[in-house]
Amino acid sequence: MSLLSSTILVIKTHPVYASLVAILLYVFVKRSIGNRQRNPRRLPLPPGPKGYPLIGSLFDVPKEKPWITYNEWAKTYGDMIYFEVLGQRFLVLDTLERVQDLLEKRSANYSDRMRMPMILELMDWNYNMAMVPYGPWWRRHRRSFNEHFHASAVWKYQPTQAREVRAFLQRLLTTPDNFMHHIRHAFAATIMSVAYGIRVKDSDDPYITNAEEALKGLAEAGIPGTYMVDFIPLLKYIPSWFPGATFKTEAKRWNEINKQVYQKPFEYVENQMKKGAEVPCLASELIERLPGEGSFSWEEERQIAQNVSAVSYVAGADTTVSAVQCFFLAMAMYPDVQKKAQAEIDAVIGNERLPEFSDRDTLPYMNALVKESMRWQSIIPLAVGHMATEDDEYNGYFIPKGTVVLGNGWAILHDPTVFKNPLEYQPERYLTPEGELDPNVRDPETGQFGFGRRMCPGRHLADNSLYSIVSSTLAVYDITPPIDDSGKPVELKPEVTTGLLSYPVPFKCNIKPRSAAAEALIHASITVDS
Ligand code: HEM
Repeated sequence: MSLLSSTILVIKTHPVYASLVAILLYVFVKRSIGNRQRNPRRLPLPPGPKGYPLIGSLFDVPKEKPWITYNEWAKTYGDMIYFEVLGQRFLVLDTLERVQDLLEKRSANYSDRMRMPMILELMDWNYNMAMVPYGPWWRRHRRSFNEHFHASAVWKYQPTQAREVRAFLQRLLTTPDNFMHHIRHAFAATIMSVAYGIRVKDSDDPYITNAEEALKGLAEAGIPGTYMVDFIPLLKYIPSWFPGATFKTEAKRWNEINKQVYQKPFEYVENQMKKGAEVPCLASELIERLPGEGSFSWEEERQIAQNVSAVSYVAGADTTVSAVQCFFLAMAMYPDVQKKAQAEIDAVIGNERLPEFSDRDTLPYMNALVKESMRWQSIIPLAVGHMATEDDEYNGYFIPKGTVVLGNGWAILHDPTVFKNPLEYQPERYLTPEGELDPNVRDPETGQFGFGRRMCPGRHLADNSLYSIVSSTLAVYDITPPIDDSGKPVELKPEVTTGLLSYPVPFKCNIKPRSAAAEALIHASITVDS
């Protein structure tokens, strides 16, 4: 039987598949006609791989570390690369100039998000404003979030950050080999305390386990192309028993976990407050400001308060973890950098106390090291896609509405014309010959935290966290590569994982107190309420 006749047979006997084929064809034809009508000047689309009808560049799009491949493609197509996958349009911007022109100067048009029915409608990630479409609902979340995390608001979290860093130093002393886990725990504990005033358990804490499980689901489903339903939204209506519809069962499980993540801790704070207990945290501040329970806006405002509290965890915990893991890797690979940073701490602070937030301005090398830890391995290398709300024309090209624009943050922070030897970890690149921070060097904030109106609103908290953990760790610990069987240091390599978020591939290193005095300082630094 020929391919054509067997296809016809399948279509005849499986009406659902027939409908799918029909829908795909309808979408394809409608979009082609629409494009022509909306592009009267017949401007070309930006260059990029051509792909095939219907499926587009499905087979060209890299599954592994796409940011590197896009950067390679830029050598052929230029710094704007356009392609389609199953009807979804993508535009990758590979330089800061393009990102600024579109995502920043034209941010009114480039601040929407791709509709991903799997995540938003089936898995219930609607509470995460990072995924919410651009519009009044997103704006209300963003305003509320900013109020608690803008540059001059985050000082109020410093005591919590310092407390969790000290607990982290303690854990390193007891089980240094578990440092990857301790880093993750330190951030989970900090954010749960900031958001809900909850002190989590050292291990198997149900709040953390749920959130981590939910984030696993997001990492899997968050990559466009993983689930067909994102390209054919009507698929969300097929029943879960239907052959091939396992995504419905998976989505249901993640949906239930997600509800636990955003409802449970918030309800805990509400209940504590009803009992008259004080729970100083973000959620209680938001609850206190809610209108009366009988008022018409109460339900919506409560929803926003619940979402904003939860998003600080789901968007904030994992990201900073990756930056700190990169820092440990860098220290084990670059001993001279580590020694210089420690020498600065010893000279400025001495060795009888840990660095404080108030010391920060007196530690230029440490600040340079924090910046380099942010830049060296990108954490969200392609940020989160910004979708064009309307058709646009730029530089002689037509950019159709619905195009998902990806700013290649990795390329921006590894541009060899801006960062010499970009793959090397060199804090010196941010310093003047006199050893002061050089304001003319591109700040890794540009590229690492996304762009325009969607730029990460948690970046000030992240920056404080990173400074606190990095400076305190270096004050009391030496980080060195592991030793192999023949007694030689193992050569470490900066390997990272792929995905929306990128982490260093798990690695080992030796972590030892710098001296007996440093060990005593670690013990002494634990405060009474820790
Ligand atoms: C090193 C740590 C962090 C990195 C690298 C990072 C990076 C990013 C990036 C790339 C985006 C997408 C921006 C865009 O769409 O252009 C983003 C969004 C976001 N981040 Fe962060 N982030 C970090 C830490 C945090 C923290 C600690 C919080 C919360 C306390 C947070 C909260 C958010 C939120 C709420 C959004 C969604 C913004 C929106 O869509 O309007 N992030 N972040």
